Amino acid sequence: MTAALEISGLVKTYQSLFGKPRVALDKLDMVVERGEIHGFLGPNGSGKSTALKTLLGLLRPDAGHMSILGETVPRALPRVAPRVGAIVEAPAFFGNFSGYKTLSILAKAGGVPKDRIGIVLDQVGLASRAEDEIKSYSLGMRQRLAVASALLKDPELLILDEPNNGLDPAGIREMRDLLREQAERGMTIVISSHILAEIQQICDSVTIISRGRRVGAGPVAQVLAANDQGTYRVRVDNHREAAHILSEAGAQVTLAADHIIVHDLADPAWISRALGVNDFWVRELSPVAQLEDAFLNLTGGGPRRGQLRPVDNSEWPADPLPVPQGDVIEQGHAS
Ligand SMILES: Nc1ncnc2c1ncn2[C@@H]1O[C@H](COP(=O)(O)OP(=O)(O)OP(=O)(O)O)[C@@H](O)[C@H]1O
Repeated sequence: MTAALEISGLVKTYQSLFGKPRVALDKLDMVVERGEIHGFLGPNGSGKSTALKTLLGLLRPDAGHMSILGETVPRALPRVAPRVGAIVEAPAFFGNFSGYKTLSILAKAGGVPKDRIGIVLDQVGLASRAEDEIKSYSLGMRQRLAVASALLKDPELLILDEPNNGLDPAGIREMRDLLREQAERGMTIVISSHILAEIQQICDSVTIISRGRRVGAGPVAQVLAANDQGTYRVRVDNHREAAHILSEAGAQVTLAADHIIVHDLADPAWISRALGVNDFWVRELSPVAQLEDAFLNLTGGGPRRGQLRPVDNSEWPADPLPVPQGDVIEQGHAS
């Protein structure tokens, strides 16, 4: 069977009247197999929206080949569009219309049977607010309404640009469940997102781009393994002082709320030894394979040696640990 989505050698340059032309896509390649949830990742300005808009016929490419569900686009877009649901830019809704009315108008325009409206409202958890005016909706509810509009056609391929924007943690979990349910029914889903931990949880595979080019792709586990950064989570009593000791000894250390992350280490036994000689007992020492590390590694925005940075949503320590002076322990030496 053909891939759900295939892009090869895609080039898009934005022309400018005054400045220099801007190359947004520089021979981009991307493949999404059917039935996958696929994460489309890249730093700000790397070309994700441009790629999705070009794929959906909203921008004209300069070169390259694209196909959706086995059909070459943009030529076959009129035929393939009814099988694709997409939100590429936050849709503007009329605040005075209800969610139900909005979806009815969209359903009518798209020739979608009316009974789909109730189904998608249920799926996105908006059934109880369907008759309320959209201006009373939170940002997260508007986001869910947008997803509902993309689901109206019961598409084979769903493309969502930043679907978790504006959602609180409960909303993110609901969105995750919703997308998983759709994928289990056989829908292929492409999500562009900056929330890497979320992508790591939900996606089967990823494409990572930087400056308009693919820099990494494949099943999530494979991308993680290929970019293993020798990162370990350490739990000890008095982790702040322990972090000092490891930092003084030359390790790259990040202090989180209740644990320490040590980066770029060849042999984790070094941690136990360094802490053991200072009478610290390690309660947990586990490898951390983070998509964030792979992402930063591949897109060139990784942490610099000796630099401390916060992880997860933890805050900067009140009095940041000193950056180790001199050379940080090299991978091969820290053993
Ligand atoms: N209409 C435009 N005219 C000129 N340059 C543009 C235009 N739209 C985007 N660009 C430029 O093209 C490049 C890619 O932008 P794009 O919006 O596709 O990136 P992105 O990965 O979607 O970014 P973000 O994550 O911030 O949404 C950027 O350098 C951007 O400044």
